[in-house]
Amino acid sequence: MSGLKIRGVSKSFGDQLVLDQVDLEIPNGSIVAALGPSGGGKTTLLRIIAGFLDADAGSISLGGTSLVTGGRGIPPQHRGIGYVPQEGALFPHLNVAANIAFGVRRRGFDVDEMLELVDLDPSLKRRFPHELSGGQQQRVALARALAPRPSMVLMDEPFSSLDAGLRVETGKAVIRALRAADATAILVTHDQDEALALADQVAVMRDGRVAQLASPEELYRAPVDAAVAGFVGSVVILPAAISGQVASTPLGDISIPAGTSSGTAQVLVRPEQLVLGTAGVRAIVEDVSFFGHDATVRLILVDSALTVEARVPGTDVPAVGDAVGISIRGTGSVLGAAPQ
Ligand SMILES: Nc1ncnc2c1ncn2[C@@H]1O[C@H](COP(=O)(O)OP(=O)(O)OP(=O)(O)O)[C@@H](O)[C@H]1O
Repeated sequence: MSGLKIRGVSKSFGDQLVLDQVDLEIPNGSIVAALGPSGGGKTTLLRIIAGFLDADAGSISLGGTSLVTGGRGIPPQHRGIGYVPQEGALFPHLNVAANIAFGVRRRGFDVDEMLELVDLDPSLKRRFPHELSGGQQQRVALARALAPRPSMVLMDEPFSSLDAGLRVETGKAVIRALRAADATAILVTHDQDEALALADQVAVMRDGRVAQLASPEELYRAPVDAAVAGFVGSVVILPAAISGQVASTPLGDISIPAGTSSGTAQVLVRPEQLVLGTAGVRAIVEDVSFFGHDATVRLILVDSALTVEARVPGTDVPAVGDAVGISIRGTGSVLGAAPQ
């Protein structure tokens, strides 16, 4: 383990509390995505870990070495941390090879090896940053961050300036390079798909705190509350009466994990769990958004007048005004219940 340990880190700017006693532990070699709304404190936390900013309180250690105690810490250059900012990270007057080798004093350092690590052709090494695509620039920035063999890499929305196709491709190449280097990493992102697809764990940051830290599957399946659920996809939230492992809802009985106390609660399922057919709870189709591969369907339940959203395959889309039956596949999760 002994990766990154953050304990009680707080930071205010003037009277604005931006980080409120943040605790976070990241095991060695693990990649964590920090996801959350704008202004949630993600960049501030990254800058404190890197040493560009002092905290007001708290401690941080990396690989057992203390970086910050009582808010203050050792200088950035002694932390063994690589930083990849949003864009414009490369020195424009240096070519790719010089950018990557900048600050590396190791003998036998091989630029070609670094380029291969980030999946770039070594023939690019004499080019200048303006002669590279955005995705290539970000990979060079990562190669430069990895070149001094840091114990940790911090990336602040490194793919946000790239278009959607390039973003996925670059993201995968970057993750492969981080894994090959066995680096522990934090990836700050606004993009839920990026967070779920690339990271081992996702930390949802909200109001200066980590609202939830969980694997992508766990976060999607069992978010701690409705707001966290909404960060990672569309939701169907149903009023429910809980008894044992069954939640009675306007969409019928839904299985839930064991250990939830009986009584009233809110149960969450995802739109793709609603199956439309002839059987099940009666509903009328109110609206359809067709996306080709799939479609979202807004329905009003006949008996309860509740509105819900279903996601159906693009080959099987009902029409507005159709009467359908809804059944649920899979299990639900109870909001606010401790994850199993
Ligand atoms: N140097 C600073 N001086 C004053 N306020 C700051 C400073 N840096 C950040 N803030 C404020 O702290 C809050 C958190 O900013 P931060 O950049 O950490 O959020 P974020 O979650 O990274 O947001 P985004 O997703 O938009 O990048 C914001 O309200 C911001 O205006």
